[in-house]
Amino acid sequence: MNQLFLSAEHVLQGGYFHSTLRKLQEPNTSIEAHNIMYPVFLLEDDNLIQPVASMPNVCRYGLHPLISHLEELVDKGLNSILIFGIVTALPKDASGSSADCPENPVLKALPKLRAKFPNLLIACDVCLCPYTSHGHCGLLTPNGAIDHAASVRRIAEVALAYAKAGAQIVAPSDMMDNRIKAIKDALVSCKLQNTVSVLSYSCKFASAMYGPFRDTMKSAPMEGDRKCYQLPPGSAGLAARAAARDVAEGADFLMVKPGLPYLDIVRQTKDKYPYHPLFIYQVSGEYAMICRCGDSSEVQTILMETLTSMRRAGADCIITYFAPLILNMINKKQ
Ligand SMILES: NCc1[nH]cc(CCC(=O)O)c1CC(=O)O
Ligand SMILES: [Zn+2]
Ligand SMILES: [Zn+2]
Repeated sequence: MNQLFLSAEHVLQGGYFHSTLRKLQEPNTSIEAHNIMYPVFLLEDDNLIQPVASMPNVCRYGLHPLISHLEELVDKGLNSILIFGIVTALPKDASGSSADCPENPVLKALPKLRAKFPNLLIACDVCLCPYTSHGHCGLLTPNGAIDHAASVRRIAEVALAYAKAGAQIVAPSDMMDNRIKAIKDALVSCKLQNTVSVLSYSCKFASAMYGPFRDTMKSAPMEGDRKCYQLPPGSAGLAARAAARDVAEGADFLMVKPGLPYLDIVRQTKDKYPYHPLFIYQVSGEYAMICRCGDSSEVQTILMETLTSMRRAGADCIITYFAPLILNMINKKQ
């Protein structure tokens, strides 16, 4: 007998033949402006603009060209940025003193950016690696190990300086244990706890995908690597414990970084902490890879599918160098 049996209860296609039906089948995966945070590299020289060789269409900006760049994006709906300071003229030393000296580009820019863009949400990356002579994210003991207590004190000091200068989110990416509590305590001591939030890079892995970023920031460690503080890529367990610890210490938001290779960590973190908005960082290496995926229309389709997968895995906000392109795509769709 050659008869084909159609089984009504097994037909799925009846549920997604129309684009509106397909939207209903993809809950919580839409990409809107508030789901995107744009990382920007800020130079000391107010008038300089420099392309980043390893990242097509990404530049490092001094304050004035940054303002022009952001004006256009804010007009297109940009909601939030994450600032990384870069120094070349200011000295790098063992304690990263340029991270919060009065001439630090981030500290100088914050009041101006806040005044210029009153509705833009401004986050600052907090770390010592762009400012230390050894290039590590914390401070070192004389024998080259991480000095835990001194590192946490210093990170909290720098976070507080950015908060006082106008950062609305401080985002420590250093991965020193207990920094979230130290930062929260510092904010409380200056009555800033209700106007500044803490975005913890809680699940940040020791990834090979930070390469283009380290070139850009000139922040690669002079000696050794970051495997004693960034998480081992295979460890879902440490990621769970780090998230739990940061929640207990008062983190407002959690993060998984890099993005695409760690979507299982996004899902486990969201399932465990559904009430903490979860960020995902599509890092520089992911950006460079997607840029090479084909012509501009292929890149856009692949990018959207990738962003959708991040939302589906449980990410609420995606930190991405593609923000300008995404805003164009969102605006065209409407
Ligand atoms: N504090 C270091 C830091 N802050 C942001 C990134 C990576 C961002 C990217 O690759 O886009 C890194 C990684 C690192 O060098 O260890
Ligand atoms: Zn660092
Ligand atoms: Zn950092």
